[in-house]
Amino acid sequence: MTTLRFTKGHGTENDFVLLFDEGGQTPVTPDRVRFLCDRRAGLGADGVIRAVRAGALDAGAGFAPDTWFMDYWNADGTTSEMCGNGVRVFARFLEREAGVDLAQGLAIGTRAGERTVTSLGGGRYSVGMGAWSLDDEVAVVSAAGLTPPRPAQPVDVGNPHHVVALASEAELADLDLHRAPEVSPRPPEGSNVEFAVALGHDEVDGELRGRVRMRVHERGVGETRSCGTGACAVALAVRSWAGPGAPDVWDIEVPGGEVTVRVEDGRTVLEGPAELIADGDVVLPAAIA
Ligand SMILES: N[C@@H](CCC[C@H](N)C(=O)O)C(=O)O
Repeated sequence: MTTLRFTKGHGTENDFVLLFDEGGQTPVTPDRVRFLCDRRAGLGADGVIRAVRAGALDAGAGFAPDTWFMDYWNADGTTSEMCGNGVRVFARFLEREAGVDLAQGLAIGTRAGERTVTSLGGGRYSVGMGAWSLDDEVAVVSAAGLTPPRPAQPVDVGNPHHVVALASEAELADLDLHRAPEVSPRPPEGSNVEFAVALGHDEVDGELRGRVRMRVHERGVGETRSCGTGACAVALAVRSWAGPGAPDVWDIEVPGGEVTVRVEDGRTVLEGPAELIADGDVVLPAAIA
C-alpha cells in the first residue's frame, strides 16, 4: 500500500494539494495529479504543488541546488510555468514544514524563473511576479453565454493569458464557463482566459486604486474561484485600456475573495491571503502506487 502525506490549502479559494518532498523522493506523475485533484474519487483540488529542492528535479536546473522549488501541476496532469495563488500557499507551507523565515523575502524557483515571496503577517503574502508583456496582436474569444465574441488582450506574466473586457456585472454573471472559451487564433500552448469588468477607481490614503471584478477559465483546470497570475494579467490589460494616468494599484475581486496587484518598474507584485486547512494521508490506487 502506498500512502502520501498531504496538506490541503487555498489562496482565495484556488485550492491545492501540497506535498513536502525536500529530496525529490516522491515522484509526481500526471496520473497521480489527476487522482489527487479528482473531487469525487480523490481529494479534490485545482492543482498539486510539491515543495522540493531545485537540485532534485530537472526543472530546477537553472537554480542553486538548495533553492526551494514550487513544482506546480494543473488538475489535468499538465505542468504550468507559474501559479500566483500557489506561490503564496507554497510560502505558508514552507514556513510551517521547513521553518523558513519569509519576513525579509525568499527567492524561490518556478518553471517561469525566480519569484520572491514575502510574509506580510496575518497569513498574507506578497509575491514579486516578474516581468510581463502585452502582445500587440489582439485575439478574439468566444464563450457560452457571451454574444457576440469579443476582442481579447494576450498577456504574458510567465504563463499565458487572454483578457476580455465585459460591459457589465450582469454580462460577467451570465457567462457559462463549464465549457472552455475558444481563443482565435488558437495559442499553441493553450491559454488561461479572464473576463473582467472595470468598477472604477478612487483615491485611498493618497494612492489611486482601481477596482475590477473578474472570472477565469484556467488552462488545464476549468473555471476556478481565483487565479493570481490571471489577476495580474487583468490589472495589466485594464490599466493599458485606461491609458495615461491609470492607477498602478488594482484591487481585483474574484469569486473566492480579493487580491491586490501593484505595477512597479515593469513588474507586478501580487498580494493576498494563503490558508492551510487540513493534513492527512491518502492511499494511492494500486494502478498509480
Ligand atoms: N491558478 C494559478 C494559475 C495556474 C496555472 C494555469 N492554470 C496555467 O496553466 O497556466 C494562479 O493563481 O496563477
